[in-house]
Amino acid sequence: MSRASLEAIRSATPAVLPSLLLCDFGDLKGEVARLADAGTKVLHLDVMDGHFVPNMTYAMPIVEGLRRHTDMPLDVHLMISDPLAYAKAMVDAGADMLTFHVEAVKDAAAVAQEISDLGVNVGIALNPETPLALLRESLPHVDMVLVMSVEAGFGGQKFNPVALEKLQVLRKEFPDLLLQIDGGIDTSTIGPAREAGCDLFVVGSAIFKKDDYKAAIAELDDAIAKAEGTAS
Ligand SMILES: O=C(CO)[C@@H](O)[C@H](O)COP(=O)(O)O
Ligand SMILES: [Co+2]
Repeated sequence: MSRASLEAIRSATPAVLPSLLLCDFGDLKGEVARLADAGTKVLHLDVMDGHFVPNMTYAMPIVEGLRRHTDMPLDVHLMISDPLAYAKAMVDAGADMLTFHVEAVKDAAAVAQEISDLGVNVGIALNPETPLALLRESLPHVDMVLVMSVEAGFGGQKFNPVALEKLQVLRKEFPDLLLQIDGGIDTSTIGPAREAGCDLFVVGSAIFKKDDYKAAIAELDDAIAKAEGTAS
């Protein structure tokens, strides 16, 4: 799917993207089916290497396994020190969007262009402490900016409102840029993020800590609609 999936992602906005960090990995197929039934349009996959962040998750085999079980675009959040070393393998495994961290690389614009040349959509992520200025040069080379509202590495952390200021600045300057937020998103933080101009909302705990994913996602969608003034 890769490149073509950007339109699928855009047309799903505003969208809640479940983060599979906190799902039941003993029943991955069932989890994906439950999320699809709950109306999920895009999946967010957190790849951590135990080096760029002090946590480890999974890599290409899980992406490839998911690819065989769903047509949903796979949005892969690379929290790894050397994104270029694994970018092609991730594309081959079936990733549709590869997002790397600006803090991990020396020349973000060049990394973004190299990833884009692989025929996949590219996102660039920045942690709460990282200034927007650091990613300016790379913006012409990316399809999406991921504004972290927690320090990358773990689910279940508290939302940092500094992300809202960054979203507002980016939305004002780049009306067409796809904007994503990740970390501590729940029914109380998703509305302010939408008001700040965000398109894609990554959610871990506020879905996977609930028994009923459909109800959890519906509540998040309602909060977005309220923020837009379109709630019924
Ligand atoms: O990238 C990350 C964490 O580094 C995320 O995608 C989290 O998995 C989101 O989890 P919650 O903050 O919603 O619990
Ligand atoms: Co993430």
